[in-house]
Amino acid sequence: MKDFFSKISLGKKKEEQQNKQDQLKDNIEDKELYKAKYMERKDSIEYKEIEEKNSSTLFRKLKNGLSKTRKGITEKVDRIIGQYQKIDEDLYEEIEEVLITSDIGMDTTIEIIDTMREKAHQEKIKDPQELKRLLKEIILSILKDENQEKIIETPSIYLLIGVNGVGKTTTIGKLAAQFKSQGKSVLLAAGDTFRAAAAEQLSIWAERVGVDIIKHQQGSDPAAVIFDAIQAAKARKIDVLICDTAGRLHNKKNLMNELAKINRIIEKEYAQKNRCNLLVLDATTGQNAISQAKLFSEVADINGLVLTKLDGTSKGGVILAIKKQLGIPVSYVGVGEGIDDLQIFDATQFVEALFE
Ligand SMILES: Nc1nc2c(ncn2[C@@H]2O[C@H](COP(=O)(O)OP(=O)(O)OP(=O)(O)O)[C@@H](O)[C@H]2O)c(=O)[nH]1
Repeated sequence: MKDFFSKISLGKKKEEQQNKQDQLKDNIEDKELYKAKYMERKDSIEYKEIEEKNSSTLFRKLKNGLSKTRKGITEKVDRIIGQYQKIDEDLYEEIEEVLITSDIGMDTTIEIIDTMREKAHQEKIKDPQELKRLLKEIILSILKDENQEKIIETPSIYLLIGVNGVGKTTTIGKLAAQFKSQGKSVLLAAGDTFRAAAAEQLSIWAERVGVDIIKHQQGSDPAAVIFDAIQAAKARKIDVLICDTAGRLHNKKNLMNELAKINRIIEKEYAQKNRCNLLVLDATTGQNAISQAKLFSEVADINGLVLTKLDGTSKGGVILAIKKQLGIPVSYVGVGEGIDDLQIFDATQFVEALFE
């Protein structure tokens, strides 16, 4: 009898193992199939239709996410312009006030208004409604970044930097989901060993997205986590490794040392790989985000910014101040808490969504 039950349990185990192997095989086949389909169909009408549908969904999400900022900037400017029959200094002053109160910042606002005045003069514009078109053009020229268009390949290693609470963990989860949906293999590294719940939160995201995570105990050396994660990424031939870091700005020297050590390890262990340091900033913190960006760029090379929680603020104009004052390209914008609410920043789409 005992023999009979142990045979059944052995059979079950075998079946479970087989199922797991089949599942793994399916995943690999799915991924390969996806890649093949993606490459094959890139020029087909069907593929283009799917792409169009996706981009209109993305645009709608962006537009929804920017609705507070649109109310705070464009709709206010619209109302003001509607009250004027001709362009005069009072009109410029009123527009200036709107821009300043939406966190675009004094210097950037003055520059925008000066350019607007100059362009209106050059183009001999008389109709106040035309100023809206000029504002749109000027904002686009500030946000457009030639460097950004040159980024064609996905970096193999991302280091996410930023203070606690700005949305780093969520951004890592969203990024992982995006890369995974493109058929890339992803690994996460819990480099924030300082805060107790950081690795736990990241593990929840890893599970949600269905990717692996490398983590150590709280208080351990973050550089050691990154080292182990790189070794695992090499062994498993991972396409994208995304690393979290602790954002202790109050201790600038420690932060600088920690990031420098992590950088040394990446340079040594992952030298041939394409890398990207992303600074995550919370748009709802307005001018505070700018001071954070200034401080972080003193301690690390920042390749791009992620501006989160744009959906939660009417002061999304801070994106202009950041771009103008820091010159660092905005790589991604967060327009919601959902897994697919992180978008690659596209200046033209952003401005269209703001002015539509
Ligand atoms: N509305 C909105 N909420 C966001 C966005 N990005 C992140 N959040 C929320 O912001 C909060 C903080 O996000 P986390 O990812 O935990 O922030 P963190 O920087 O990792 O912070 P710590 O984990 O405390 O270090 C969470 O409630 C997120 O859901 C966004 O784009 N829009």
